[in-house]
Amino acid sequence: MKYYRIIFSPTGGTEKVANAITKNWKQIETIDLTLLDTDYAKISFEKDSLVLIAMPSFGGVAPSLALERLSMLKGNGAMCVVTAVYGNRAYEDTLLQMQDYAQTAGFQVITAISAVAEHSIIRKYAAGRPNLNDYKELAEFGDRILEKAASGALSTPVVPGNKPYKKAGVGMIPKANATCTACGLCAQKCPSGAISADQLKLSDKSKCISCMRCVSICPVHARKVSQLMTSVAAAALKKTCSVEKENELFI
Ligand SMILES: Cc1cc2nc3c(=O)[nH]c(=O)nc-3n(C[C@H](O)[C@H](O)[C@H](O)COP(=O)(O)O)c2cc1C
Repeated sequence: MKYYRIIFSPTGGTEKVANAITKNWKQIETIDLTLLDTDYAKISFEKDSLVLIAMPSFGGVAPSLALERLSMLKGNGAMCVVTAVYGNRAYEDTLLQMQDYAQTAGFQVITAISAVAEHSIIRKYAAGRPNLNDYKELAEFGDRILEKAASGALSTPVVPGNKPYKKAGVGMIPKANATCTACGLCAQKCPSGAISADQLKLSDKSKCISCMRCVSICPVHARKVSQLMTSVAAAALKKTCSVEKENELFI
C-alpha cells in the first residue's frame, strides 16, 4: 500500500495535525495544495493507497481554493481520510464538504477527523495546540486508520454538517506597513497569487482568501490585518472559543 498526505496549510497548524496523524504511516509522500504553479490535474493515485486530506476550516467551511484543487486530483478509488482543522470555535460543514469533494474526485472516504490547532487570526484561541496530548491522540487515530485500511472494511463515516453548506464570510485583507523590506517572500508564498511583485504592500481583494500566510511568514512582521477588527472578532468569539474542544475520530 502507498501512503500520501494532501495538505492545505497556510500557517502550519493543519500541517502539524496531518503530520501527527500520519506519524506511523511509512514512506509517505506529501502533496502541498497551496502551490500556485502545480498542475494538480496531473496528480493521480493508485487504488491501493491510503490518502490523508487535511484542510483548515474558514468560517465553518473549507477554503474554496483548496476544494478547487482537490477536485482536480484523480482519486481512482484510493482510500482516504478527510481531516478538518479548526481554531477551537467550530468546523460546522467543513468535514461534510471535504467528504463530498473527495468522493467526487474519486476517493473512497473511510474515516474523518476534526482536530484543533491554534487560531491563525486570533492566536490566543487554542494557543499551543496541537499540544502533547493532541499529538499522542492524533497518532493513535492514525494507527486506528491503518488498522481499518488493512482490514478491508471500507465503510464511509457519518460526519456532522448540513447542506446547503454555510456560505463563506468575507475575510480580513492583510496589508504591509512601513517596515516592509520588499523581500517578496509573501508574493512567492501566497497560495492564491494575491500579492503582486510590483505592489508588495497590498493584497488583491479579488484573490486574497484571508488565509494569513503572508502575515505569518513575513520575516519582519510587516503584514497585518486590522487590529481593531481582530479585537472585535476576538471579543465576539470569546465565549465559544474559550471552552477547550476535543479532537474527534469518525471511523
Ligand atoms: C479566514 C479564517 C477563518 C477561520 N474560521 C474559523 C472558524 O470558522 N472556526 C474555527 O474554529 N477556526 C477558524 N479559523 C482558524 C483556523 O481554522 C485554524 O487556525 C487552522 O488551524 C488554520 O490552519 P493553518 O494553520 O494550516 O493555516 C479561521 C482562520 C482563518 C484564517
